[in-house]
Amino acid sequence: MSDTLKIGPYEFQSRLLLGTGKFSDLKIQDQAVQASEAQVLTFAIRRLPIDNPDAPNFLETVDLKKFTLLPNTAGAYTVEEAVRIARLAKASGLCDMIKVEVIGDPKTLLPDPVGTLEATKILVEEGFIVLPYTSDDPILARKLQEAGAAAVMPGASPIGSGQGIVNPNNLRFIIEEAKVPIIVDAGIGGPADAALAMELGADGVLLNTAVAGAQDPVLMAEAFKLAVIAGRKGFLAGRIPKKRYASASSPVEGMIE
Ligand SMILES: CC(=O)[C@@H](O)[C@H](O)COP(=O)(O)O
Repeated sequence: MSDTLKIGPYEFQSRLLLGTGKFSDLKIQDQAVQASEAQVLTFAIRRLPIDNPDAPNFLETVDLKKFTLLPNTAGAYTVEEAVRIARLAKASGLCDMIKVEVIGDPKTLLPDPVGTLEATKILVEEGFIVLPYTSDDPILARKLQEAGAAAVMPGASPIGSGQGIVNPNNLRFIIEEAKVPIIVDAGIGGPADAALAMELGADGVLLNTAVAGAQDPVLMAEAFKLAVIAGRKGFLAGRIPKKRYASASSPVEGMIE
């Protein structure tokens, strides 16, 4: 039975999405991407060296037939900036999906909830396939879906913090209500965090720092690939409920006295 991740018209075998912002060099990034078996790569439109065609450019190292690009509006602090960057991304013809990021605060890099919702509404109206990066607020996640988001991307914890999932309960509420894929994005520290997100029922995980900043990014990318697969299988298999007390592994009925 196929178990694919469907976002708008797109369908993916892999539920691990990889960010490309923080790799020390493009060769390591390329190897890590291969090891992760991710099919979706996100990148900041603002970081493309548009004004310097000779500068190293990650797009040149990516086999565009093999990967789906998910441009993002990283660096935007206002709705206007995010919308402008999204239009630029669409005009480049790279992809009609856009990861909307409207940051509300430079210290925590937490999203501006009002701006994120507004930018999502505008871009959906303009025909974009919108994936908003949002806080782990269940009400906001619902409103983003109502606004037409193709997937919702709640943060596990602040971007680059590696704190993992700080509020699993909120993620659970979001996932329970979701009618579009929920992709846990930002703050993932290690493979166990990704597995937990998937066990909670998330449809996917997006991360960057945990792989790019690892001592061995390529090995870590493979570890995340396996963690996401394990978490997904664990979710589908249905875990046992937690109990307060022990229950013996060997039933006592029928035992020889
Ligand atoms: C919202 C955002 O920018 C994230 O997608 C980021 O790229 C990944 O977060 P981590 O670096 O914490 O994995």
